[in-house]
Amino acid sequence: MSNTGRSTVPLLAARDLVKAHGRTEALRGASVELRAGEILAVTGASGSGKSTLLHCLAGIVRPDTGSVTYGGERLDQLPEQRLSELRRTEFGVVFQFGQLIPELTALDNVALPLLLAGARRQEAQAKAGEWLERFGVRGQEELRPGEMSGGQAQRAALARALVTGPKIVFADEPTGALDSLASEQVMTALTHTARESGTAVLLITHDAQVAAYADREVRLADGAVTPLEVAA
Ligand SMILES: Nc1ncnc2c1ncn2[C@@H]1O[C@H](COP(=O)(O)OP(=O)(O)OP(=O)(O)O)[C@@H](O)[C@H]1O
Repeated sequence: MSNTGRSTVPLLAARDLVKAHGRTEALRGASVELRAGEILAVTGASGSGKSTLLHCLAGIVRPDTGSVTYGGERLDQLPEQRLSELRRTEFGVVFQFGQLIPELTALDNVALPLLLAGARRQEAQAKAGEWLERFGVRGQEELRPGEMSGGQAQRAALARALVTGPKIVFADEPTGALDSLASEQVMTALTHTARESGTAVLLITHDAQVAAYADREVRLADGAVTPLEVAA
């Protein structure tokens, strides 16, 4: 491990994760660590278990065996209520197709996590506007996701993932549906903002150009992390 001055105590650590979907063993003993503020790319072939790993790390799915530790808490053993509180307050997620709510404007989509956290409408909308601006989605606040380009919608989805000031953003192929220019804009916005706010990012991608934005890369093959893991 290199001595970069960054804390070496992992913020999130998975050990020996095993997870089957029916008869398919998606994870077969995967271990990975994410440090505070670090941008980690998880790469691997289609079907190697990347999304399943992300779901286990984000507390969306429980592993069959193995452990996931976040800030001293065993995520895999937490009651559902505490897990959903953590997901709401400390984690942000963004998927390949953004998953913005189609009926809401960009502004209301980004304001939503703040409203769920108890913010007043006016305050939530003002903050959402600032975050859309940070992600270069200017003048499109009142558009619905279907009226935006794929890149704009993804940047709005990133603003929504980051607006609550999470410790970790989980991004599953966030550029998977974009052309290379939009992809570059999304990755620049994500990595710039994450570095600025000290947010760690777990980034799943099959694209080497996207993985190059990360501080470090690990590769999944057949449900396990290969020894490629070295500090950048
Ligand atoms: N809900 C599910 N039900 C059944 N099998 C599943 C389910 N989710 C994943 N799998 C299987 O588990 C294995 C790992 O899937 P996973 O989506 O984690 O891989 P991945 O590396 O993210 O793939 P991709 O890059 O294609 O998205 C695959 O064989 C997949 O078909």
